[in-house]
Amino acid sequence: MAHRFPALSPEQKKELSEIAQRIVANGKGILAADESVGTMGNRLQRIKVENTEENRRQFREILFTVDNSVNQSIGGVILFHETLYQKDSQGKLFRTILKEKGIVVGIKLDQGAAPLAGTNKETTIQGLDGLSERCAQYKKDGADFGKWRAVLRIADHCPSNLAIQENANALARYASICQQNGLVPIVEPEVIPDGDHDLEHCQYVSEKVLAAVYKALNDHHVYLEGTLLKPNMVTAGHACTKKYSPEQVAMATVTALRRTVPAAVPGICFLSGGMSEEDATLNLNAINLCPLIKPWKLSFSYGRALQASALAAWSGKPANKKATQEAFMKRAMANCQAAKGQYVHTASSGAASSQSLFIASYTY
Ligand SMILES: O=P(O)(O)OC[C@H]1O[C@](O)(COP(=O)(O)O)[C@@H](O)[C@@H]1O
Repeated sequence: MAHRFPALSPEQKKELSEIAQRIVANGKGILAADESVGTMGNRLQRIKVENTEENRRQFREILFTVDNSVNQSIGGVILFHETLYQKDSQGKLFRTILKEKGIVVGIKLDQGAAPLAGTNKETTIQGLDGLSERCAQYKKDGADFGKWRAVLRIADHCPSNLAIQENANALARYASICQQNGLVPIVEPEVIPDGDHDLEHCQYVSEKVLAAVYKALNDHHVYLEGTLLKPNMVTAGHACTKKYSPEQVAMATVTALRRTVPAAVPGICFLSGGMSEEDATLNLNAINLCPLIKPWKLSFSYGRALQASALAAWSGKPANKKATQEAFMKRAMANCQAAKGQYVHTASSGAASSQSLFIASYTY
């Protein structure tokens, strides 16, 4: 039966699919600089810098004013509400600086987790009320894509069917509202790496979660060509004693994605989930070299794995601007190569980039 109530016009579809494709063109990925105030506080605490609006602004100014050639590896930047309206020290809006580099501006739209009563500490994500109005305003203010992170955990009786269905439905409702307002939705169902489960169990759970998400997106008439997926890579739990190679992670990840993510989705941009910077790059590279047919662009949308070395280099001191930008650029370029399966690990990759960035129960 023909679809009698089209959700989007051909023009709207064209705009959405063009935005999505631009973000992941030629090995480009996303800088996730959308840490909420609390999350940014954790990052700044590690380098002993106070979590003030001015310090958050200063660090982000350094990232966004990096050399224009960053646009070869970064196609989009996700901002937090505060950052969308912040300016550099010359008074220029960050969003203008990014757009002038040809980078697509995105905005975090979820508003934090709320407990699902009667479950083993599972959550759903808030932010659907008033979302359409917020999206319309953000579109006017220069954003072209949105992000919504749902959190699923692996434990006793987790993720429950309730958590899977509830989060899938919220992601689909969010995606539909984004598209109605001209924003490409980044759909992020993160299975967090807490636990001692093995790779196979993470694959099983990731498949269940992704299958539910794509069923919900279909139910909500979401136009898949105008979306991007931001999933976890399939990895063993952080406390698992068995270690797996990047090739094993890649095979499990691509297998799970092939079983659940339609080919119409233009790009899959992984989150880094507490992996070290170097592991996040090596795993992405192995994913792109995995000998299975992969109908989507496979790229990155990293927060910690793009910023950890840069934050350490900065340490809150303006004099460290150059070193900070170099550290950020190095990771951006490495991940761009990995998104094309062309990354070569060298001894100069640095000790800092091999440090785990894991934070327990990353569910703020
Ligand atoms: O907890 P918050 O503030 O929503 O932030 C979650 C962070 O997780 C991400 O979704 C993924 O980040 P990582 O790559 O560090 O796992 C980021 O976009 C975001 O900054």
